[in-house]
Amino acid sequence: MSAMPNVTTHSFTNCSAQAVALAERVAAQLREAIAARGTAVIAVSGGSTPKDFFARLSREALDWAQVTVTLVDERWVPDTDARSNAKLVETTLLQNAARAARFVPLYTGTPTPDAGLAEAEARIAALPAPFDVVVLGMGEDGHTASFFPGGDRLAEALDPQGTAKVLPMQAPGAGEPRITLTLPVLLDTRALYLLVSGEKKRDLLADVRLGLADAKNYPVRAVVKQDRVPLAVYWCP
Ligand SMILES: O=C1O[C@H](COP(=O)(O)O)[C@@H](O)[C@H](O)[C@H]1O
Repeated sequence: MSAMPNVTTHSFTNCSAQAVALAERVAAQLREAIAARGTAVIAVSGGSTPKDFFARLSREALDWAQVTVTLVDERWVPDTDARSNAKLVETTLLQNAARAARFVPLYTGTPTPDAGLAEAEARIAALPAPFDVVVLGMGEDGHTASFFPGGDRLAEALDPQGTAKVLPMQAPGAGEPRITLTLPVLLDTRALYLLVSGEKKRDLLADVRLGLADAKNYPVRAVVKQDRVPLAVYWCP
């Protein structure tokens, strides 16, 4: 991937090494946050990619009782559902030493994200800002968080001046209805990571960074082409 001033890329020859390196980096930042302010807040992605990273991070020695974990987005399903991002976090990250952390989910149990929006917004508004760490993922369609191509509220979610912290999202490629933190909230962080694997995602990111025409429709562009906070991409094959 080519160089852009706001983006650094860390490439690894295998995904275990990627998970270890990111877990060590994030743990150090959580420790620094606790030392400086007494608490730390981290927002993480779901999907399949972060599993190994979560497992490694859960074993890091730090004062997890002072850490709040939340999600960058959620599929609107109960946390017993295999597709639930909360379920992933609960079963992989909130284990071992990290069992002591506080978890703030986005799913509220209402039938729709619209019905749960006020509660989810209140939960995020109650967290300290800026976040200490945000770890994003990315789909092969160029979505990040639940910023999906063709999303019904995509423009609103990506509006740098938008005031909503959380928005519902529906899109053809999203499966179930979603809820997502908005771009201004995700960029209001001391450290921002994009955890990705595979050649297709690497090539997609390269297209975004080169500004190729097709890449204009990839929502991940909003976190790559911004100058609010440096982005560190962690990539493995
Ligand atoms: O649906 C989602 O997908 C993305 C990417 O997931 P992956 O399985 O390709 O790693 C994820 O970042 C997001 O949190 C999730 O809701």
